Amino acid sequence: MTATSHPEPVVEAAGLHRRYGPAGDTGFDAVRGLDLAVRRGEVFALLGTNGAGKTSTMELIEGLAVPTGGSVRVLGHDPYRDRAAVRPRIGIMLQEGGFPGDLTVAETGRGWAGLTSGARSVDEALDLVGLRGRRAVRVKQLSGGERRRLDLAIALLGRPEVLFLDEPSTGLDPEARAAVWRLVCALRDEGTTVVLTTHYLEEAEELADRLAIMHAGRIVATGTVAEVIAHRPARITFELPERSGPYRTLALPPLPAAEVTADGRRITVRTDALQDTLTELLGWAARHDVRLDALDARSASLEEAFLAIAAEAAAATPETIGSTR
Ligand SMILES: Nc1ncnc2c1ncn2[C@@H]1O[C@H](COP(=O)(O)OP(=O)(O)OP(=O)(O)O)[C@@H](O)[C@H]1O
Repeated sequence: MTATSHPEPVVEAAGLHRRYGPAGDTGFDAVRGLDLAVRRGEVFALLGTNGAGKTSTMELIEGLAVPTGGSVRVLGHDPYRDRAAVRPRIGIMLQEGGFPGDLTVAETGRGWAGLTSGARSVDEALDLVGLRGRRAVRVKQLSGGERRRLDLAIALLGRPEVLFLDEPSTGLDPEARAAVWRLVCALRDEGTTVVLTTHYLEEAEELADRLAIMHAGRIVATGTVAEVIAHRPARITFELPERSGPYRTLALPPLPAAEVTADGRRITVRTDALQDTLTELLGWAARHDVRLDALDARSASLEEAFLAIAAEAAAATPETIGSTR
């Protein structure tokens, strides 16, 4: 099943607001008029700087908190007021599961399975996250990465139609992260809608059908990865030969619509017209018999787009502080 075969939104937010503390100057608006639509069967990633409001937004969508303004619908229901209708159909992996440390992995799973209608077997859920071999271990004895995987197993127990993952691979080693990515793809292929937050841009690049970048409680960019990075300058890097012998008077040609910076012999060219600039540069190199060492040409990455978008958003709202981790 693909996102395009079921295009109707399963998550819809309109003008969503969340305020912490009292109205007036002493309160804090963490979510400030957010519109969002997640389609059935897609993986949607919510990105943003620290404190951008991702978790605050996820909690509203998950029905764990009530908005101070605007509306949110999950599977056609208000997730806070109609939680009895929504909860059985969604799975939530919080940043901290907070399960009692003295219970074993299997006991924790059985406890949650008992509260979940139509639950998978505990062993099946543990298998999905590679934790079956740890079923007899107490939760407090699990590593941080294993705890994240237990959080995910619990979220998967009820075969959710919509799965919410708050930073699912934080603390996982590269192998476990790759396994979680494969699992998310497999769930999507079975028709599960996945909404996740992440600080790992390669995770969003790998998994997300569409994404939104938040800053200071608002969405500042949204679309597919290709749409978000479109119109961001591509980059060409290379090293020029020493300015000696035949290259004594070497100077780069004019490169229209490109910005050139030099760090010694290392040159970086940013351009909105990658093919034209590269053609110009390679023609010049061929005519002058110049070898461009370590030549690399690539479109903007999601990371570059994210950093640029976050910097633009921060410049537009200078009162907010956000790192671009
Ligand atoms: N209970 C609270 N009371 C007051 N302010 C809060 C509370 N919870 C969060 N905030 C503030 O709301 C803003 C958004 O926080 P939130 O946790 O939603 O951001 P985030 O994008 O998930 O951040 P991170 O990437 O660091 O997890 C932050 O400035 C945070 O300090």
